[in-house]
Amino acid sequence: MAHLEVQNIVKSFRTRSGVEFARALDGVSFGVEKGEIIALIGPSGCGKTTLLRIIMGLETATSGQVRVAGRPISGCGYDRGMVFQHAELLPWRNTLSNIGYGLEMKGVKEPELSRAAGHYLELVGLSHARTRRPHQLSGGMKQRAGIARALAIDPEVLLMDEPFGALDSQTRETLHGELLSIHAKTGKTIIIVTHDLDEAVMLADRVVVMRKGSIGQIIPVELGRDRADMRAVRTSEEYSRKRTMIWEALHDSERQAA
Ligand SMILES: Nc1ncnc2c1ncn2[C@@H]1O[C@H](COP(=O)(O)OP(=O)(O)OP(=O)(O)O)[C@@H](O)[C@H]1O
Repeated sequence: MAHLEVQNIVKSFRTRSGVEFARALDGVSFGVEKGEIIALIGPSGCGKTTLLRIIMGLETATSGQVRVAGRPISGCGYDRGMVFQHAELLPWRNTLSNIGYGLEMKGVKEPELSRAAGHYLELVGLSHARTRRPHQLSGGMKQRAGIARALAIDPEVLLMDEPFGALDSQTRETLHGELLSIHAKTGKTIIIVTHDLDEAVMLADRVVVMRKGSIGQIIPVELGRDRADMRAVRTSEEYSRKRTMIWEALHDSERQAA
């Protein structure tokens, strides 16, 4: 059994009287191995965020099941951490204390709290911004803090909903490199929702291309895990081959949706 199992997930949004007005997911199944990075890509409205929120436990599936390390989930849990498009840091807390927020919720006390938060602060390269408030951080720094906050609870699975979507392309590329290096250090299992083809190919071991409410194709990216030389990766044959395949799968999904 895979580390994360998504089993036949159906999600209908209903009115209070029970009438279905939107079927966001129509029987989605896939497994993610421990330490794997999966990119979820697909046309707008195909159900990516809904699926991620169900895996996180923020949304309940109409039917189907999600299992992490063999255990069925029920609601949110510390086995899963989430990074949002906007880091949603608490404005009155400094960077260290924002990163420590989940640990505090988990019941971790001082001095372990500051030690662990400090470790993740360093991991994402924010030691110099330890005492700054969110309004004193750039967009990229806020996302780094959001990633550190999610990692600090030491989840089995890291879920990322367009984490770099609001950043300029240069910052985005820098953070791709940083995420790859964090992954090399922590070996976390990651699912990342993205609209960006290059992001999907650069980061993922497999790209799940969704079509409306279901999975269209799952495309493996055989670039190995050492992608530190991003220029070499981008100019490789495998990169351009897989980019084209995903582009075609996306266009199929869009045609089907239309
Ligand atoms: N709370 C909700 N109530 C009703 N319908 C919803 C709700 N959330 C999502 N939907 C519907 O479910 C479908 C999937 O939405 P979702 O946000 O998961 O798509 P997405 O693929 O993440 O889209 P995008 O790429 O634009 O962010 C859409 O038709 C959307 O309108």
